[in-house]
Amino acid sequence: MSLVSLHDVGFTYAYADRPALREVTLEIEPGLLYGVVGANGSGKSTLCSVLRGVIPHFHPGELTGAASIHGTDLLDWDPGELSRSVGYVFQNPFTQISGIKETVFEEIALGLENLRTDPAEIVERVLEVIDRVGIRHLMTKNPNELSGGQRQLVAFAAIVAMDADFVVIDEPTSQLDPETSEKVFSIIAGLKERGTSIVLVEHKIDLMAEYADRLIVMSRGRVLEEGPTREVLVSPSLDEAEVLRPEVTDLALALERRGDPLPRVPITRAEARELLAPRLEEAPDAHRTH
Ligand SMILES: Nc1ncnc2c1ncn2[C@@H]1O[C@H](COP(=O)(O)OP(=O)(O)OP(=O)(O)O)[C@@H](O)[C@H]1O
Repeated sequence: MSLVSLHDVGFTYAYADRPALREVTLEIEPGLLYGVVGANGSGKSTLCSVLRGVIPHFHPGELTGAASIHGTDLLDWDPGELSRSVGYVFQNPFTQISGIKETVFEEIALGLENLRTDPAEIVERVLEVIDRVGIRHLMTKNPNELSGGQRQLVAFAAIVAMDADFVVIDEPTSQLDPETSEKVFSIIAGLKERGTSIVLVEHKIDLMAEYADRLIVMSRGRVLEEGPTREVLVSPSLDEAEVLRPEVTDLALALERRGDPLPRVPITRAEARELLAPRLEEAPDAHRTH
């Protein structure tokens, strides 16, 4: 059974003059990492809110079509129950911190406390996640005194600590440097390996290319395409959605148009290096002898 099933779903926020989502039909299958890409305002966060079940429970508006999570209609879910089974990282670093806890440690423990996890287990899990995310130095700091990027890491750690089987993560790295972004992605990949299903909104297309199994392309509230990452990255729907491809993919497509294609179109740098290596070896170095 699909984890989430959406059929012809539309959503219009209260007082908005047009829908934020239109005619969205989508199946989210368990055990995969789905990347959501699209321009600003294309509906990615709204889709996340539907997938997580906070629409229509917490955001007023009109939901149309049929949406079910774990086989139960969205409208029949008790919001509390749903938040226990779906973890979520908000993109806004200033709202994703509860504001009620005095230390980073307590902030990360908050979700587990709400789940009434045994206190000894909370300590063990929070410490383990703090080390995995690399924020031990922040442990006793006040969350309200952190930088945007540090808050983002703390919110991410709180989700990882909850160990939900389905996680929706909305722009976890927007304020992080490349190295820390890479680390967050490798932790997300680790969650997937442990069986967590993940929907991830992210603008860093190179990281999406490397880690996502499937991509969902959004434009003006619609899902233009959903499919395996490799297929979607060469599809015209990305142009229509105004989403940039990885540079290596763009270059390979340009070579193809010139009639000089690589054996296949790379989507990561590592793959591009591998595909280009034979050409570089063959390249005449005669110019050096002159
Ligand atoms: N709480 C809200 N009330 C009214 N309209 C909203 C609300 N949140 C989003 N919208 C509108 O819904 C549309 C989709 O917004 P959404 O935040 O889902 O897009 P997004 O793709 O996540 O954008 P971004 O990349 O900028 O985060 C936009 O037109 C936005 O203005």
